Amino acid sequence: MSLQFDSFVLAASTADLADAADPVAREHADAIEFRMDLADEPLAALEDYDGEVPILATNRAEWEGGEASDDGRLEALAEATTVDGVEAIDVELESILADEADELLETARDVSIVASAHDFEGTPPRNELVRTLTEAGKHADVAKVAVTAESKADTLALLSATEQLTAHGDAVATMAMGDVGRHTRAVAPVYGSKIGYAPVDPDDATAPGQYDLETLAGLIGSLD
Ligand SMILES: O=C1C[C@@](O)(C(=O)O)C[C@@H](O)[C@@H]1O
Repeated sequence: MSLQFDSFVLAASTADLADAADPVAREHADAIEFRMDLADEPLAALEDYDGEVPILATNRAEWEGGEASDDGRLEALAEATTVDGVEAIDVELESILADEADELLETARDVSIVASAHDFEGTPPRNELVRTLTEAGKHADVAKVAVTAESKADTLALLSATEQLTAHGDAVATMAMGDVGRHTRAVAPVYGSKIGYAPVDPDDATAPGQYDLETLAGLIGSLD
């Protein structure tokens, strides 16, 4: 089965699949983003998973803000796609463009693909955001960029790019990390962003500036 992104998907981000059974996740999460790179025995945890909420598996590389070394990283992700509950995977656009993910993408034909690019330093100009999202969309079901907004203008560039791609019919997911762009997590879905990420417990954030799941669900719900 593959996770569909034709409407907004709120993902509970976690290194611990036990979070899927948490009442807040049960109420609000459409998916669990399992951060394999932050987990101790990710493949064993996936094998044991018997929850009903579909999993979006991420094995974030060290060079993209995660904790997975490149040794066996994409192979572990490929293995994750053979587990029943895994319905989508996140693959770094850079790995795809370097032709390192060809085998993974071949193995992962039955699950949805999110191609992602992160900027922990700042926000590229609007035209570059559009270019990156367009490129990512050629290789995936959802094109994702997470940037670090340093100004309100940065957040507007991100939202504007989100709107443009969405109006064009592309599925994109966008968010600004950090404090300045925090509100984009609530607002980007209004402009078409298809995925939101939030930890069940605010202390377990997987990126700077995340709201906890209950708060983000409430904010997004109130803007519906
Ligand atoms: O890429 C993303 C988005 C994210 O970085 C965020 O800003 O919410 C959180 C990560 O867990 C996820 O893989």
